[in-house]
Amino acid sequence: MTKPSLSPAEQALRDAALEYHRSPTRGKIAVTPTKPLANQRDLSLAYSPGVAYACLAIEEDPSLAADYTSRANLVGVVTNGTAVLGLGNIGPLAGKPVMEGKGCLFKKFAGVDVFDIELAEHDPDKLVEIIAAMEPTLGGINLEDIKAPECFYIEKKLRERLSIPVFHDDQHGTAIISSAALLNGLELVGKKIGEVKLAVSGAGAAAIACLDLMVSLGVKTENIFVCDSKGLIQSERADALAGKLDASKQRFCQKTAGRTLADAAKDADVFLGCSTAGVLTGEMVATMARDPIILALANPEPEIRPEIAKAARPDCIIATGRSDYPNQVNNVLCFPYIFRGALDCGATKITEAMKVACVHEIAALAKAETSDEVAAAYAGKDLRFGPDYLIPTPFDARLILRIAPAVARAAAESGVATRPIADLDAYRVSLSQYVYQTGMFMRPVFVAAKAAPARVVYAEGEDERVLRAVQEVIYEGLAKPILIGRPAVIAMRIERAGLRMKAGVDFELVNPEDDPRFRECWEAYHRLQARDGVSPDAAKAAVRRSNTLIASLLVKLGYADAMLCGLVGRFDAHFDHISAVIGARAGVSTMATMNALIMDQQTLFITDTFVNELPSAEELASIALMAAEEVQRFGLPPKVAFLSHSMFGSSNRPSAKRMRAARDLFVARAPQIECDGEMQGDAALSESVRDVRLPDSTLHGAANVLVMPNLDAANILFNVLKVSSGHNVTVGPILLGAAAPAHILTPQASMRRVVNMTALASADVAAARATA
Ligand SMILES: NC(=O)C1=CN([C@@H]2O[C@H](COP(=O)(O)OP(=O)(O)OC[C@H]3O[C@@H](n4cnc5c(N)ncnc54)[C@H](OP(=O)(O)O)[C@@H]3O)[C@@H](O)[C@H]2O)C=CC1
Ligand SMILES: CC(=O)C(=O)O
Ligand SMILES: [Mg+2]
Repeated sequence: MTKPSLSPAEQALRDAALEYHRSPTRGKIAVTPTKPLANQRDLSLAYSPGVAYACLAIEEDPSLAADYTSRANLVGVVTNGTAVLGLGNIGPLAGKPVMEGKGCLFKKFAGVDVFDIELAEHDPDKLVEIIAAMEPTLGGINLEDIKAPECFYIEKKLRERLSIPVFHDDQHGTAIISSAALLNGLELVGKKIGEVKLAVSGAGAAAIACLDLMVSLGVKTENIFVCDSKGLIQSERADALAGKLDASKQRFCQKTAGRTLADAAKDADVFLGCSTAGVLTGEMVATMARDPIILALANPEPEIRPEIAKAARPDCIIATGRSDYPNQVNNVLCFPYIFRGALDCGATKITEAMKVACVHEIAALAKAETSDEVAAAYAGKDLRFGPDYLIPTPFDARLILRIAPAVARAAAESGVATRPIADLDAYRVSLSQYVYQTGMFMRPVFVAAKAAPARVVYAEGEDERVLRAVQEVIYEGLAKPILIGRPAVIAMRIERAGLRMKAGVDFELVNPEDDPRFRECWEAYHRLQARDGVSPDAAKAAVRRSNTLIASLLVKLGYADAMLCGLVGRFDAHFDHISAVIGARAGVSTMATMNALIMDQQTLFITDTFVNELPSAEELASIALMAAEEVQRFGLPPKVAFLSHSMFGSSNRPSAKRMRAARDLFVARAPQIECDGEMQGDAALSESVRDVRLPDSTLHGAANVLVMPNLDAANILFNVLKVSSGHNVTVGPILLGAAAPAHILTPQASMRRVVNMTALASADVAAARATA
């Protein structure tokens, strides 16, 4: 391949890409053990002699390999490097970065483990033998970048021989996504699938599979005109006359006077390109029918750049395989999730029904409201169903939630699921672990909230994150939302975000500039603050100025059950209003905050992250008690550790004594809750570390509530862990001890955090009612 000269932007991309691949570790993927291997005992379980029991169990019942090995979650991404992207036959070694990349995407988007397997073999029969011999290793096979027509034969033979899913992604993944884009595009331009004319460039793996699927969805074969590297495939071409056309091309061979792509493009409604860079020209696009749909999918450089197509025909809708233009038609929208669904139900094949289920889920998702994660990942782009948003974006977290269950259901209906999923709703919930990570953790809270949705008022009702969250809160039935904000602004932002909810129907709207309860609110605030020097005029002004104050007063006056604020401004300012109006609940001397951090291996609750600078032993004990109660809301047994630089009396500094005293007070007040202290951080998380100093510790296993000696320590620990753990999935800050649920979020809070905190507030109301 001749090396094209690179523009400065392309050079910068090349440098960044090479650096990305080289450092800090070489390549993009590694193998990580999932079991501890820390001592002799572990060794004897993991390897000889213990491992023999797993072997014998599988020998007796091979299906147990799904339980005793990682096979059921392991896919082989297999190539021989003959059609790598649009780079062509660059060989298996040069193709390895693509295969490692697929591995990353499988893992990142769907939790599927991958071995990338690059084979130096061209002979189709030998390839079949080699790949088939790997069946014991793998739970599924994703064939990748193997050129046509050999790929059709290889896939067919493997499907016949193997009892695990075999899926040539360039064929079927591409076919699924481009069919979804086609269906949605036709809907937008108001054309019928049975009537449209297709001009196609490419008759390889991707193009042929796209056409086969499109035909099964209603496109008429006689309306399809396909070009390969030799021009239009037609009956008078030498290879056609000599009977040398491969069966895949023969299916689309036309009797026509046309000879070139330009001929095919004339009056075509749709262009499909799965070939190579730049073959479709602006002149050809100009001759297409009204509102042409152009799917130019060659990677990394499409058959035509969108700006050229748009210049020729402003009415066109164009999609490419690239992430730097709208409408990225890329098989990443499908392959992680179709395998997730197939693996989870033990599918022996991927059937047509499973593929069609994917097409419909993907097409439907583009028409659902956009989620916050998507909006954030594509900030500033209008992601509403339309010419520039034909299909969902790869970062749409809902892809897995929709596609995998649809695939599992279709597998069961096709009779290929060896472990059919009985409860698809529960399965859908379990899938959220791959996306939100908080999904499973928040589950009990969501269940409690849904059972008795409370009236939750949002101080920052105009914030787009709040609006998106509220749309989901309504959809999930987690609360009855009350938004504070100017009606015109809220209406405009709802429209802009492409949401469907309506004021007065789905949520209550409180206009801070004109609410009939204004007088009642400022009078109440004046009554509460009269002894703190607040005059009636000052009370009026304060209520006008602060939506957090209005939210607090609505809760206080019984117009709402709970409140959320804090997406803008300083924590302390919000806290002062909540303290003044809602205050601490009876028997609580000081309110406090706790943050939850959800990591791969454990969930930690850290307190007090925002309120008390240097709590006394008494205060620490009461904070710990409130924290432990709240942790139970998540269905977790609290295990409390009082942290210090000191280890069970090893230091007599005041801070060590304070934590020791706090632990004693806590034990006296809540003897039923596991706790210990004062101890260092490692001892809190590791029983073996703790055992060395105190074998009869009253704490077992890892602590999950870390009570820190002061605000700095708590806040610093939380933020350091948040970043260093590589996951910033957090819930909180959770305000403990208020007379009614009131939470102060931080300006960094995502829409998902707002949803979670809404559910928590609602669940807190339900819990308070149950104990009242
Ligand atoms: N966006 C996406 O998600 C995906 C994009 N693709 C892209 O599709 C393209 C094809 O991939 P794949 O099908 O796997 O590869 P194949 O090698 O199987 O097929 C390539 C096809 O392109 C044809 N071709 C080559 N040059 C021309 C030309 N100048 N004019 C017309 N046709 C031409 C070949 O013709 P001939 O038969 O005569 O050799 C062949 O039919 C690649 O660019 C790839 O990156 C693929 C998968 C997914
Ligand atoms: C995306 C892909 O698989 C390809 O271009 O080959
Ligand atoms: Mg590919």
